[in-house]
Amino acid sequence: MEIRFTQLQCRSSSVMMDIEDWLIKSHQSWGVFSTEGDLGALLGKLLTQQPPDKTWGYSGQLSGLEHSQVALVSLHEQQQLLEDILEQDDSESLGYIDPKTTVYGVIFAQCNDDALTHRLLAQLDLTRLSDSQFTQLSTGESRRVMLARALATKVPFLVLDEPYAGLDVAHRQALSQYLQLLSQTVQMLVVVSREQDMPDWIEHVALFNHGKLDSVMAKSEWDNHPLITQLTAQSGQQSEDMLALIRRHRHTPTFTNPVFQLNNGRVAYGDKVIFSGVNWRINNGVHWQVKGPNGCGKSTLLGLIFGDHPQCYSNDIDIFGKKRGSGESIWEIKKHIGMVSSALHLQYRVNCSALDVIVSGFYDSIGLYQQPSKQQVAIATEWLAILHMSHLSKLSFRQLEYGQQRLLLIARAIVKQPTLLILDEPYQGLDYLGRRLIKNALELIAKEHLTQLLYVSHYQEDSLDSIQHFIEFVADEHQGGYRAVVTNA
Ligand SMILES: Nc1ncnc2c1ncn2[C@@H]1O[C@H](COP(=O)(O)OP(=O)(O)OP(=O)(O)O)[C@@H](O)[C@H]1O
Repeated sequence: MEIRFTQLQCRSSSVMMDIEDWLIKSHQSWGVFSTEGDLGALLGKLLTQQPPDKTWGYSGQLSGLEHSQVALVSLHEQQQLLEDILEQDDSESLGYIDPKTTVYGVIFAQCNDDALTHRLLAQLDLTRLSDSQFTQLSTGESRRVMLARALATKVPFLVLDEPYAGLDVAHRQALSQYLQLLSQTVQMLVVVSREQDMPDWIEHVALFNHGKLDSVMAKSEWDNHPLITQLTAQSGQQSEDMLALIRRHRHTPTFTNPVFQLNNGRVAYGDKVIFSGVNWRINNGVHWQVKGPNGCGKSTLLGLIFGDHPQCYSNDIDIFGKKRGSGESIWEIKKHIGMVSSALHLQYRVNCSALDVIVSGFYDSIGLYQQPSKQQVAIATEWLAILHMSHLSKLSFRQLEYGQQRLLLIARAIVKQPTLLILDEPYQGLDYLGRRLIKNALELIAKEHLTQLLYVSHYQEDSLDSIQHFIEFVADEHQGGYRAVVTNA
């Protein structure tokens, strides 16, 4: 497919894209790097949705495009599919698993081809999850299903918006090799916000700066491009502002040791053991990173702390000086915890305004149901300004792009200055500048002990200097599932 964009301006309610002239020749695959703004979402809409609806539109010329021949993989699509399944799926109440909502079913629905479905399951390391419910998968597992699902459509053109997000190191490498092979038969636009995610095999790169197509270049030219160095300085000041705001309203309570303790922790679903024999003690003021491959149980472990995992009560847990199951309320625990995760992002399916999302952090609620104080609104307003989102204040959460929603959820988690801040792959969906801003701010927060961090990320470059304690899941050959190894740097 040969696509030409001429004098094209595209906008959704919260993002703009501006392209003077861009030619994607037939059989060419491109890497797209965007410094700021969810360009992947807009490109995805432009190339796959016809006609524009009230949520987005464009002017200018777009020639050569056949919408029906393009498929999109994005975090937004993933969220949408999960929401659709959760809304329609009544299998739990009926007491059986709907075959359409298993991993196999979700892929098969796109092609009605058993052989192709099995081939894709094998190629994307999903065979052992074939009968699992799509809604129960871990972040990295769901990501691979979304790719298989797009490939099952057998279209000749794919838009892959952040295809590596949520994947562990081994799956990132495997995917890169897989896409390289695939590029011989399928045209791709691979949108990334991390320099290192730009695939080696890509020959052409389009660089967007603040929503505008800045330049197109050969991959070799991109490797030495000065823009990244220039941008790095920009996010530093914003992070300092964020820190100043947190310092001004500091009021974090402290608890006696241990803040959290898990003895001989075990989580299993039927005879499938996720982890067992896990002993973990979190003392006051100590920041931790949780490590391990996709599906090893990182989010599950953090769910035991946050209190929303159903197996909290079958485990021996002390938290904030109380034993779980001793009559404490879940809200008493949540009061001291700020949480960002894909699961929370999925739960946040309400239509409140951007400002109210941040305010809801004071009440630990999904949506806002109480009259906030003037001070709470003032603090949330300052947060919006630091995130450069003041102009979106009244826009509904659901009208925002995935990355903008994620920034709000991060602010929501920090705004009440919790004792524990749980950040489970917080950067998912953030653009380059957004990620730098949050990472710098977290580094400063951790250094000054303004709150205590529990942190998950699959990228080495995301490591925070202030985190020197690690709990890492490794495969347990004897018991099955995973066991945990605790190390101090
Ligand atoms: N209700 C359930 N029934 C069966 N398996 C489940 C259920 N809920 C979760 N799982 C499985 O538990 C495992 C651990 O999931 P978890 O989300 O904790 O992994 P993770 O380490 O956070 O992975 P990732 O790095 O991909 O985010 C996954 O293999 C997931 O498929």
